[in-house]
Amino acid sequence: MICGKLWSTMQQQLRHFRVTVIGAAGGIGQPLSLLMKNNKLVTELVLHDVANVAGVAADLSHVATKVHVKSYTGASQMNDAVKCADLVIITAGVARKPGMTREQLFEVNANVVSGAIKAIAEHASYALIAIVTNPVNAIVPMAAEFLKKEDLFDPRRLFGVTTLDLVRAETFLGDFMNVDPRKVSVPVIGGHAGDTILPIISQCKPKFNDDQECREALVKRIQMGGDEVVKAKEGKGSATLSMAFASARFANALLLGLKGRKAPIECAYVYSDVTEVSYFATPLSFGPRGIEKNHGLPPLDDYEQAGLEKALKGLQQSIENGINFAQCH
Ligand SMILES: NC(=O)c1ccc[n+]([C@@H]2O[C@H](COP(=O)([O-])OP(=O)(O)OC[C@H]3O[C@@H](n4cnc5c(N)ncnc54)[C@H](O)[C@@H]3O)[C@@H](O)[C@H]2O)c1
Ligand SMILES: O=C(O)C[C@H](O)C(=O)O
Repeated sequence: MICGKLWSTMQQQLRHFRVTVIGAAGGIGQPLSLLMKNNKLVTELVLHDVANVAGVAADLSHVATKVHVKSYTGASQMNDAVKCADLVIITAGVARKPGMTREQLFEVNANVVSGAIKAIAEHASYALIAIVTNPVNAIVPMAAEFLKKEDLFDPRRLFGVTTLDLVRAETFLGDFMNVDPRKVSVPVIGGHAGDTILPIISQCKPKFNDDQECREALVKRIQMGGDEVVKAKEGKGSATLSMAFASARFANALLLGLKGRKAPIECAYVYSDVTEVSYFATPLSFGPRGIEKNHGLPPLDDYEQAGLEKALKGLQQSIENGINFAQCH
């Protein structure tokens, strides 16, 4: 006789995952879909876009992995695209041009993401939802409000993807300290825009030993990493390849958790009671139901504490914008 616990562990080990990428024909969507096609935890990869995505699916379907690829196009096929998904990654929406802030994308992207959220609520209510679309700081609270309206909001399952801030912090600190970025670990908490991005360099491993001037320059570069790419692309969009790398890393951690395997701790922007604002990124552990543990604030020194005060003000405003949008629609 197999006991209940052993049986459920075996079931978990055998689980196959259906991952849907919304915005799959886009700058992030395409390379992210390629990385998911190469992920051993994925069995079915579903691509959705308002633009023609059948070509991307045909192309990916020739990649020699066991992942089965499907595609759906347009608003009328959104429901089919998300149906029974275990994980939906939303990359649909408009990207910044030089001189724009992420907040300026809110109106148009809120409409795009709310369409996806309504479909998920109806057809994939147990899915984990990872939102890449900007402005993450406002879009995630908005998405939560739409889910609350359907009585389907589960704070363990909704994520704003901030992994690119971690990836940048690891890269810039690694380069500076002459260490392989893959060996650098540094929490980046708060949100995903300017001052709300808080790299906690006091907790960096290996230890950062340089002076305050160097530390402040690194913090600024991490906070403004997005602008660096937007400027260099000269009007042709924002970070896509590094973001695909980052969101695939985050998705892999979520899938490992779903599978009941040990998943790496990642920071993400989630519903939170860690600070006085209701959404905040901190280090998280994942399990079969999404967030298993929120590790809360890492220790902060005085400089980081001052940064936190500033970040909270910016976040509060964005959270209100997101909630107000959902309440009026
Ligand atoms: N969280 C982060 O760290 C991060 C990093 C980089 C970019 N972003 C954001 O990700 C978003 C996408 O960036 P991108 O460079 O891939 O843009 P993109 O314009 O290259 O691609 C967006 C895709 O979304 C599709 N789309 C638009 N409306 C849709 C809808 N209603 N349903 C389905 N698909 C729809 C478009 O057809 C397009 O293919 C932007 O909002 C950008 O600011 C976030
Ligand atoms: O900067 C942007 O607009 C895209 C993204 O949020 C980034 O950080 O690269």
